[in-house]
Amino acid sequence: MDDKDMGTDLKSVLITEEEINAKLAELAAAIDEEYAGKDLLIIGVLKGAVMVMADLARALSTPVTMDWMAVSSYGAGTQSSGVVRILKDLDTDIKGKHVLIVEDIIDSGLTLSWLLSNLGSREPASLNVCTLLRKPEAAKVAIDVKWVGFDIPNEFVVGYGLDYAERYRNLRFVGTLAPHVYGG
Ligand SMILES: O=P(O)(O)OC[C@H]1O[C@H](OP(=O)(O)OP(=O)(O)O)[C@H](O)[C@@H]1O
Ligand SMILES: Nc1nc2[nH]cnc2c(=O)[nH]1
Ligand SMILES: [Mg+2]
Repeated sequence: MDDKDMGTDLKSVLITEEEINAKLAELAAAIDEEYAGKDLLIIGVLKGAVMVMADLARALSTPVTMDWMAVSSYGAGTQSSGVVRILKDLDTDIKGKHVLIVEDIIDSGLTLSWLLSNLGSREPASLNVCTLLRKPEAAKVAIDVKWVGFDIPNEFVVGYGLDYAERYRNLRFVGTLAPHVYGG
């Protein structure tokens, strides 16, 4: 799908496909520089980070291995449930490895702060975070995010991996939802 297929469910395009690609190239260059000569394991947080993982991994020159973790902190709507649980753990032991967590979005920061403490306790050689999007709420939580693509306003966004009730993940851009979709 592209922005010609916005239909009536989307209010606006916040970040275009071209802007996403340019930003990922920028982030990849910085990540390549940081991990030059090192083995890097990138960990995607399912399901939202699937698109960022796929495109960021291909933008990198550094050889990487990939693993996935699924955690849950949200219900089917737009509100945080406040509870994080592991739905799928890593397949690999990260002890002694250089690890980069890849996220689509940091909102309350709850998912990430929990992940950082969980993965940190497994004794990786290093642990960093790259997120495509960050909302203002995240600034209130003391989490160290090394690479951020875009700081965005406090609106519910969909597309490029991000869903509303599991829909819209396959949009090539990031957009905001029309209020009628979520009963607003
Ligand atoms: O900073 P927070 O307030 O914790 O929110 C961010 C998290 O919420 C979303 O995932 P979600 O749990 O909705 O699952 P999904 O990735 O499968 O869509 C998003 O992909 C982040 O992982
Ligand atoms: N789809 C989506 N998931 C989120 N999780 C936390 N914030 C958001 C958001 O704005 N959109
Ligand atoms: Mg997610």
